[in-house]
Amino acid sequence: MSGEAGTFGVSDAAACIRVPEDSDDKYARGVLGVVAGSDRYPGAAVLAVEAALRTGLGMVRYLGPRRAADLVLARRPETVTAAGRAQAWLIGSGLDDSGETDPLAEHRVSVALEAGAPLVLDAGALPLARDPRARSVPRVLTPHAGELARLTGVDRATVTADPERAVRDAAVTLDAVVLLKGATTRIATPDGRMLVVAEATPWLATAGAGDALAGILGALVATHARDLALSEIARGADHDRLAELAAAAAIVHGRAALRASAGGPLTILDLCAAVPAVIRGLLDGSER
Ligand SMILES: NC(=O)C1=CN([C@@H]2O[C@H](COP(=O)(O)OP(=O)(O)OC[C@H]3O[C@@H](n4cnc5c(N)ncnc54)[C@H](OP(=O)(O)O)[C@@H]3O)[C@@H](O)[C@H]2O)[C@@H](O)CC1
Ligand SMILES: Nc1ncnc2c1ncn2[C@@H]1O[C@H](COP(=O)(O)OP(=O)(O)O)[C@@H](O)[C@H]1O
Repeated sequence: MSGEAGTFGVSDAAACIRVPEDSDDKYARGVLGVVAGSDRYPGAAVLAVEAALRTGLGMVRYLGPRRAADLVLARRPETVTAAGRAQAWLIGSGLDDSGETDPLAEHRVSVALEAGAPLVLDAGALPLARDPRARSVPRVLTPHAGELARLTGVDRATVTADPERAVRDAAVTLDAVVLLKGATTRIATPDGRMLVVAEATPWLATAGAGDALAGILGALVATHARDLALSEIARGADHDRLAELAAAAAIVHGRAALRASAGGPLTILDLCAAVPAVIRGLLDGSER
């Protein structure tokens, strides 16, 4: 891991893990609301929720269509599918991108957008970065190169030719923290800070890897939501903190992939299963 000044490493990632205290209950630890999955992509909901729970947080509140919710519950019965409050919301992984309108899906997105909590916007929710309801809260976007190109109106080749510039420009234009996925993950803030994570494995280039990253990041944001000031004055500090959480998520994700791969193929549920050991390793110093 190297940032612009080479200052963000595994010990910084460890500092992004909030260890529960005796005084905590599940709400104090942080609830992540997840609006993800659709009849078209139900598996993305399962992967995002699984990754969030493996990262450690008080609760996941999942809002989605019946089939996706049933699959999430079958995999993770600890998920709560009733409406209610959350300390952060992840929106977008596996939302239907067919262009058909679904009033129920739109309602679920509105609930999350209007909650006034920090947002992780992924996949189908990336265009919501321009929605006035999202502009008033700290938010982090997690596009891959194709998504960043669509979002900013440039072609994909332009993004891949100079990804650092593309992600920097997007962060400024969208006034959001932007994490650009790829073999190297780059995170930019609107104030020009750049963090770079390059320690995953090409075995990670497999469907659902991004959904897991979104879940890991969502959990880190939810467990740190109370550190975010959510005010105009503290905007720069919130962006810095979100960028650090995003870099930590990329480290946890990449290292979990390396463990799951061990030099061979991996599935995303294997990656998720490796996340707790990575986090334990960050906390006890054995993950270097
Ligand atoms: N388990 C789940 O539920 C999963 C759900 N997922 C969810 O799916 C959603 C969409 O995410 P995404 O990244 O795939 O979408 P996107 O950027 O629009 O890319 C489409 C581009 O790919 C191209 N393309 C397609 N096939 C190709 C081929 N064989 N060979 C080469 N190119 C090919 C295609 O090109 P075209 O066919 O149009 O020429 C187009 O340009 C998102 O919500 C995500 O969360 C995923 O995370 C996976 C696991
Ligand atoms: N060649 C690679 N080497 C390392 N990591 C990769 C590579 N290709 C993709 N990744 C990582 O895998 C994930 C892919 O995310 P994404 O493209 O959104 O996949 P999906 O939409 O299938 O979930 C990202 O975290 C990205 O950084």
